[in-house]
Amino acid sequence: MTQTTHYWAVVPAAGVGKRMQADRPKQYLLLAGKPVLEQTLIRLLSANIFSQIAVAITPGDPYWPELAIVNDTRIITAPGGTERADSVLSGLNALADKASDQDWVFVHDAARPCLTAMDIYLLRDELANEPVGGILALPSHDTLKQVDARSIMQTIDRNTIWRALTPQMFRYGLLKQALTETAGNPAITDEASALELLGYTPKIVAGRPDNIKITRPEDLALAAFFLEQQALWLE
Ligand SMILES: Nc1ccn([C@@H]2O[C@H](COP(=O)(O)OP(=O)(O)OP(=O)(O)O)[C@@H](O)[C@H]2O)c(=O)n1
Ligand SMILES: C[C@](O)(CO)[C@H](O)COP(=O)(O)O
Repeated sequence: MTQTTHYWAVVPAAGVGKRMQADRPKQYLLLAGKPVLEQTLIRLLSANIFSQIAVAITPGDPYWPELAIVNDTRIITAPGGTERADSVLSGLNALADKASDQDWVFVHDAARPCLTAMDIYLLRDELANEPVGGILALPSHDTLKQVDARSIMQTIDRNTIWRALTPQMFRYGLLKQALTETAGNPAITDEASALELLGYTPKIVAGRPDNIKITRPEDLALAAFFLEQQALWLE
């Protein structure tokens, strides 16, 4: 008898947004009339594949209870951690009583509100038969330079360099093991790097270039533009 595959999501949303230089964590800045985090959760829910979404928020976060979406029964919260990886592991632990090791978990940054359901389905379908999983990523269209103290050391073959995005989709048990074993390692800035450290080779799936991460002040206007553009073809 074939086992039903369940899909779960973890949304790390416990950052402070230092680089954004705003009066509140960037996931709570308004974007097209809603907080960034709410836009992101609306996108994830719109795919209609996740049994539950665990959002890692800072303990005592005063902004979270204000979101209109907090009462959606598909959403639970988990206490965020010191680093992004800690927050993700906390989200995984919050799903421990429901998720099976072979289930898929999508980890998606709260700060990436322009994700489309199409890219969620693309990642799901491209990796459906993979034993480990993989990530959405973007190829490099510019010439790439390796630099040391503002001096060019060499030009890197751009065909071997991709920029990691999220969601990153991995088997629940494997990801939980990898993040547990690599906890505290500052080199772990995404889920794939934890799997790589354990010797696995996650897959790359080319995603949409408008799936940007809101990091610096200028990114908010760009995200608003992308949401407007997406609304035109989603109509
Ligand atoms: N301890 C942390 C750090 C980050 N994040 C989340 O991880 C995502 C990507 O991290 P990043 O863009 O670096 O967000 P911040 O850490 O908030 O940004 P900064 O480095 O500028 O402070 C964000 O949705 C952020 O909320 C998290 O859940 N827990
Ligand atoms: C996970 C990620 O968005 C992939 O590009 C990125 O590593 C997050 O990095 P940050 O420094 O925590 O924003």
